[in-house]
Amino acid sequence: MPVEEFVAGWISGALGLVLGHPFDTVKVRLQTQTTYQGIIDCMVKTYRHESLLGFFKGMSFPIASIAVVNSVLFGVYSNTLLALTTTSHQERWAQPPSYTHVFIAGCTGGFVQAYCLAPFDLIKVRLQNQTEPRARPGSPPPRYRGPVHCAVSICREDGPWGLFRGAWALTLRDTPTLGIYFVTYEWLCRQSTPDRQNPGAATVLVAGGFAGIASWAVATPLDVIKSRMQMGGLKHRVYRGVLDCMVSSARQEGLGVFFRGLTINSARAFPVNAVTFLTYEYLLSSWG
Ligand SMILES: C[N+](C)(C)CCCC[C@H](N)C(=O)O
Repeated sequence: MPVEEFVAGWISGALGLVLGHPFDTVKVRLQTQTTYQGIIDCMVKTYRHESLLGFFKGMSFPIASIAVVNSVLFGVYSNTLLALTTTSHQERWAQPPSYTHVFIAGCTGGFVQAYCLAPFDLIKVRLQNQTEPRARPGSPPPRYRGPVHCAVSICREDGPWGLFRGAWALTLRDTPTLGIYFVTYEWLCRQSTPDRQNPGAATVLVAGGFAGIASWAVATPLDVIKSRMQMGGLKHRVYRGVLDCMVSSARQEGLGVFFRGLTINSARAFPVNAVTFLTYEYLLSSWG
């Protein structure tokens, strides 16, 4: 099993993540809180209340963890493709796999990574939703002091399975949309590159960016549901399941609720995924 693909996935994920985290915080807040009028309002309030640091809440943890998850995604994707087509990464542009194979490998990668991502994503969302300013004397302390404290508190309150709250919604979100992610990337690269040649850096950046936007556009409705289920039991009610969360959110807030965070998700997705794919392709080709 080629290990470089996992390592390249890890490094490229970490770089993409730092770039995208401020967008991600605004997104999570817009999706789960009703105090903001829009992206700008949320940014201004976060800045005024919590300074620039507010945008980077909960980032140290994803850096270590979500980067590992990206490594699982790219590693499983690439190895599934290898099993389906028997062409290694080096030969993949010369002997392109079919889009069906790319889609199946992407869905497999998405499915496996969703379970690795679930506990980390839950902790990230809970920390991002703590809007209290940094410790000020006299103000009540936030519920969670940091990622480890958050994980321990969740285990204590809900048992270890509590860490997988929202995992099913996450799997539903990620399995098909990561298939779409890799198909879009492959398709755009092949469209703008002469037959059987490796795509150039600019092509990889643009194709990666649009692959991110396309997959997030489809993923956003389930992303909203996922975030809400993860917040269940805190400021939010506990939902009985994905369907219950969908129906009651739509009933209370209208169908528009499923598109909350779409603009910001797309704005974040372009740079994050452009950098992720460029780093990934670059590392793999420089390792031969
Ligand atoms: C499939 N879905 C769109 C949900 C996620 C795609 C993940 C890609 C990248 N790690 C990122 O954070 O943008």
